[in-house]
Amino acid sequence: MKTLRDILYNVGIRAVHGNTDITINTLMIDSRSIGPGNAFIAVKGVHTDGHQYIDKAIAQGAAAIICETMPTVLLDNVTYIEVDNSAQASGIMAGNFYDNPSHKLQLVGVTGTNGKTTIATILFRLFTRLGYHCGLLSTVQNQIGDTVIPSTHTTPDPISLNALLAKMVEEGCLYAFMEVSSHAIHQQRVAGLKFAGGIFSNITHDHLDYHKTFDEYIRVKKSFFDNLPASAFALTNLDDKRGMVMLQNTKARKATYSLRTLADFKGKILENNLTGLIMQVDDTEVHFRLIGEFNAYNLLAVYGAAVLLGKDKTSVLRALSDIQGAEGRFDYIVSAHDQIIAIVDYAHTPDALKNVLATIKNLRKGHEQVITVVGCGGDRDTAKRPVMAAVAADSSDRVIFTSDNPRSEDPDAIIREMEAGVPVHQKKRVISITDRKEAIKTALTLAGKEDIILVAGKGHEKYQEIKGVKHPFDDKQVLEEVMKLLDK
Ligand SMILES: CC(=O)N[C@H]1[C@@H](OP(=O)(O)OP(=O)(O)OC[C@H]2O[C@@H](n3ccc(=O)[nH]c3=O)[C@H](O)[C@@H]2O)O[C@H](CO)[C@@H](O)[C@@H]1O[C@H](C)C(=O)N[C@@H](C)C(=O)N[C@H](CCC(=O)O)C(=O)O
Ligand SMILES: Nc1ncnc2c1ncn2[C@@H]1O[C@H](COP(=O)(O)OP(=O)(O)OP(=O)(O)O)[C@@H](O)[C@H]1O
Ligand SMILES: N[C@H](CCC[C@H](N)C(=O)O)C(=O)O
Ligand SMILES: [Mg+2]
Repeated sequence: MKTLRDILYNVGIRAVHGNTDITINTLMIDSRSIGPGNAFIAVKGVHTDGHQYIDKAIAQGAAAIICETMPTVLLDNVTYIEVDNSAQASGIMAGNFYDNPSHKLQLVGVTGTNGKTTIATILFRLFTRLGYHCGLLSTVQNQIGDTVIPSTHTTPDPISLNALLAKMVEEGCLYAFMEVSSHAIHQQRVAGLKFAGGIFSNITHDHLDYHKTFDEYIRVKKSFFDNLPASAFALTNLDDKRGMVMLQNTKARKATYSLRTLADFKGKILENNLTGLIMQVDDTEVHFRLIGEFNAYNLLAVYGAAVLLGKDKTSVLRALSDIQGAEGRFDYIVSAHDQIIAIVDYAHTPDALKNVLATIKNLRKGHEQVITVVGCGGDRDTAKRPVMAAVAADSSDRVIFTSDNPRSEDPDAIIREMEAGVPVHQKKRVISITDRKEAIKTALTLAGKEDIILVAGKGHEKYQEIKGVKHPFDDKQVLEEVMKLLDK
């Protein structure tokens, strides 16, 4: 419990009406969950404006209202705080409410279109292996030591986020690694957090439904680095066209990693196959379990961050060499009879799909067919649909377009948008099967000895969301079931 006064530090306040020496038991951004003694922060969202629910919040017992515009009628038994920016205030107030846990941890944020989960998860596993108690906030799951807490977002809302960080502090964590999505930066979910470091992986086409233009998407990502403190490090991928732009205005200590040019952390791929990567990192040759060039980048980012956090290079590389990738990222099984390699991967952007298929191409001995099963999510960036389809068709022998999470959209309509991206001369290699399980079954039926199947887009996800209903679905489990059924 805190008084309202205690949690207003650093908030850009415009006006106060009422007593700030009142006790606040919880902060809330959703009126539907308000109870007596809560403070309700009215945030303008994408679909609606939290200011519309102020009366409802008060009726449910809210003791304080934080808003950008004061309601016309102000009640005597409620305290109203008018702020410059409610979303930002929610982050700062959440930090204050939970005694600013990010100041008590070494918190590292990872941003970029692809690789966030992989980098954050490997950092968590590395630091755990080095003997530290750590926290993780990621798309797949949140973790405090061995305890797994399900995750609903890549980056949670600021109140849940600070509550999770506070729990990490309470449980003795020294380090926390988190993904920072572009939505989170734009919606100020990370406002008020103190980062010890920020990592940029890459930026390619995604989320243009939300950010509208690629320039705006870049600007949002860059603002994360602009806001890092001078005490933090800012580590960037020098091989990404926008790598240096990200660090242009940062106050943080700048550092770079690269596979292609001189950088603070320099790597070179010596071998890349299904058993893993052999790389030269700085002057050391290291074997890693992770597969593919894109993971060479992720490994370099992790290595660089660990060194910037003061860890010894040799111990870091030794520990890193035995670490597995995140669930559903180039996760493969081999069928018992025909040795079909079936890969489940979370590639849900054109660039990720291109990279995974390029990695698969490198793994081919020659004669194997590559069969790709892929769909695109509904209620998300529509522009990426024909592009992902073109990438899949171009780099596979056979392609099956299917549903990802159609959400509120018509799955067949999404598939039609994908089909439109395939050039005429490649149409013959494509079929469309709306039902994802049937699509996977067809891929396995088509596959001969040692062929490679890629099931892309859903990775670790355990559900398929169709018309607002989440149906249990697990790509890897379906592959295993169907392999047995078909006696492959
Ligand atoms: C598009 C988007 O990011 N939406 C997020 C946003 O919701 P919103 O803007 O739609 O909110 P809204 O419905 O307009 O409501 C505005 C405000 O009024 C409040 N409200 C609303 C109704 C009501 O009755 N009472 C009430 O108080 C809401 O709690 C909210 O504070 O703020 C909510 C609270 O933080 C988030 O849960 C929600 O995530 C939705 C569910 C979502 O799907 N987000 C995805 C796109 C997302 O964030 N993805 C990124 C990863 C992307 C990636 O990099 O791949 C992530 O970090 O997970
Ligand atoms: N460094 C990378 N560069 C390009 N592609 C990558 C990289 N790392 C992973 N990928 C590809 O992107 C997919 C998603 O990886 P990951 O889950 O680590 O990214 P993410 O940034 O967390 O994604 P999300 O935005 O959904 O949280 C992987 O399954 C793989 O296909
Ligand atoms: N974090 C991403 C995940 C996309 C995963 C894909 N399976 C889909 O549902 O579109 C998003 O919310 O856009
Ligand atoms: Mg992620």
